[in-house]
Amino acid sequence: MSTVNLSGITKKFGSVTAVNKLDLLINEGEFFTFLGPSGCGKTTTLRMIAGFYYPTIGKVMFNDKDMTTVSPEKRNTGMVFQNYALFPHMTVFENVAFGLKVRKLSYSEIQKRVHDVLEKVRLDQFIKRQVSQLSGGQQQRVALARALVIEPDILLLDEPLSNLDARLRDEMRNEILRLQREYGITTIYVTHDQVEALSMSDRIAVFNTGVCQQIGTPTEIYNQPVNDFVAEFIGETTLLPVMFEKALSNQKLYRNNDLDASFHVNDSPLNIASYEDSDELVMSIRPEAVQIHMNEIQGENVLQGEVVEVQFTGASVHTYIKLNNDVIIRSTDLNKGPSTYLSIGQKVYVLLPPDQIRVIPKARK
Ligand SMILES: Nc1ncnc2c1ncn2[C@@H]1O[C@H](COP(=O)(O)OP(=O)(O)OP(=O)(O)O)[C@@H](O)[C@H]1O
Repeated sequence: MSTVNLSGITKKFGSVTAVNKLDLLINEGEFFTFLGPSGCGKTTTLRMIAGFYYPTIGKVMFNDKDMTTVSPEKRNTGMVFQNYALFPHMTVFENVAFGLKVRKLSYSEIQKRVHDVLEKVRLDQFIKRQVSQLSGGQQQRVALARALVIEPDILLLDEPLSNLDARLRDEMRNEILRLQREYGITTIYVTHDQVEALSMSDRIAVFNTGVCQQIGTPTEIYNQPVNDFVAEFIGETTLLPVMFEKALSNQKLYRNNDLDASFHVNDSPLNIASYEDSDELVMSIRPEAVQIHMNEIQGENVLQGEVVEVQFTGASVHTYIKLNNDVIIRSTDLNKGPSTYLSIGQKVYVLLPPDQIRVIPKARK
């Protein structure tokens, strides 16, 4: 087990800056995820940790050892690639044993370790099978076994589930978590899938165009996004540009011109900063916080609208409501709530609870 400390990491490919001034400390035994859209620098960062790339500027440390320019085979990391990178015509045993043979372990030690790890990933009955004759999920397990068998200090997983169908992804998600907990191994996981990131990670780093936007636990990232990019990338949200209007006793008032309305926003620990002078502000409201009422209600933050779309998804119902000036807001309700009975064209009242609105700055470009 090991900590991973990246300090001041920049990686350039010619004129492209793939990763820009990244500082990151990953704790021992932590499940840490790099999340972001395609091309944002996740894989490049992972590869610098594995040693396949060296940073242009900055330092990579494992515990207190400087690994910045140490070659990959001397880092004791286990890596699982998106396409698994297995040897298709070799057996499961030969694939998993490969790294141990390179390390020149005795045959009896290799046999023991391969059997043990295949039992852990529940593939022991396939030990003699050629990899090309396995299903996608089984191949994924071989790739995991091959990474774990060398007893790495750090496990690196690059979009390991992206080639699997939805049901198998769920199953393998649980499988990876179970193994990670059993081995207690520091794990770095790359994905562009927010559900995977939220459900698996101890902490997440959200990347955009080579810059780390926010580091936090899944609940911190979801409930306290630092800017509009993070709010929109993690989960669903409606974003409305606002301007600070005035401070009240425990609230602030923000104005949105499209809706020709002012919104009361609670001063709460979740509204982590107070923005008064910036004109680059947005308010973010999650669909599960948007309340729909069929009859007029009194109070703050109530808007009139018309239902334009109702989508039933089983456990929940998504309703899209058109407000002033064609602004659309989304509401998500459990399949028992009021939106279950709404139909397109219906006039409704929408309430945005003041304690559920986050006011955040726009991400710097
Ligand atoms: N070997 C390379 N040579 C030149 N440019 C590269 C190289 N590798 C990555 N890049 C560029 O660096 C940027 C970051 O790429 P990277 O692969 O790290 O992104 P990513 O977030 O992992 O994306 P994806 O999810 O699509 O794999 C991209 O603009 C990419 O085109």
